[in-house]
Amino acid sequence: MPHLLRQNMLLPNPPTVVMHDPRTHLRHLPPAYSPAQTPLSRERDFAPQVRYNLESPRKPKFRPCKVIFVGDCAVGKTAIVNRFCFDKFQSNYKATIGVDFELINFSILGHNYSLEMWDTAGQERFKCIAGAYYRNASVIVVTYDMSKRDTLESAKKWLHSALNYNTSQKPLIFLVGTKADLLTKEEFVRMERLAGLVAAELQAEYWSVSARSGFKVTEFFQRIAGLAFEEAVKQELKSIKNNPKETATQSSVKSQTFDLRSFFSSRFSPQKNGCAC
Ligand SMILES: Nc1nc2c(ncn2[C@@H]2O[C@H](COP(=O)(O)OP(=O)(O)OP(=O)(O)O)[C@@H](O)[C@H]2O)c(=O)[nH]1
Repeated sequence: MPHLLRQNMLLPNPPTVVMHDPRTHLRHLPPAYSPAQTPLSRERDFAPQVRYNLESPRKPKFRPCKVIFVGDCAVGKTAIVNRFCFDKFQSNYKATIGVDFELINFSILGHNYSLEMWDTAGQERFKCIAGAYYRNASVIVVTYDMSKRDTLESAKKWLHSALNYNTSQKPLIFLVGTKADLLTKEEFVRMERLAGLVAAELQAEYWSVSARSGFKVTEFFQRIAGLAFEEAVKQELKSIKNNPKETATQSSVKSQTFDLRSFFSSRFSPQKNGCAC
């Protein structure tokens, strides 16, 4: 997959880099799903001070942005990550054991920027270890299944648990409805209306997507990357203002390299088929 790097902790693949992939090469802030409704940014493009800062000769290095996907089991968290990262869709349900992890490299306004995607398990039996991978999230994606209304009702609970581990910073929050392909037009409109109310309550930006058809998946990930990048630049500007001697290089952090797969496999026996939550 061009310009995308799969971060498999046991068997890392060598990165393949192709410049100017339109999916990961961003020059403008991608628009919100519903620009009239988003609480995250009313700007139509990157803020002028962000562009100005990036034009300076100093090349800031940004730490990878941690994005966590939470939501009931089998709502389609893994499916949307796989659709974007590998352009593939699997109709067989295979429960996530603990957590899966992918790293995606973007080029935004000429700067490298990565999203760490933490696709967490929705099954009840993994909840006790949630804190291990919810912490320090810059973006929380609360996912629900548009064809199952009860999964929308759980959204508040999932966000609450994720925020409990992220009290020191204010993450960007998205509410995402999946499996849009399973609904009739009328059902789709009805569900979006309901979900819009929940999103407003959660202070989240709302998106409807389908991993099966690919509907709005690319636009959604581009939006996450664009907004998170802008936030990272603003944070950097703030820290330079507060602490002029500190350089961007000092504040950059290398991506995490601990072996999550063996951590989980040593604690949980894999349960492959069927949703046990
Ligand atoms: N029709 C349709 N099915 C989907 C879509 N996305 C996911 N599915 C199916 O829904 C099931 C669950 O998808 P997953 O992505 O594994 O769900 P998950 O939220 O990661 O589940 P956990 O790992 O248990 O938390 C699978 O059978 C997928 O094929 C979609 O957009 N459309």
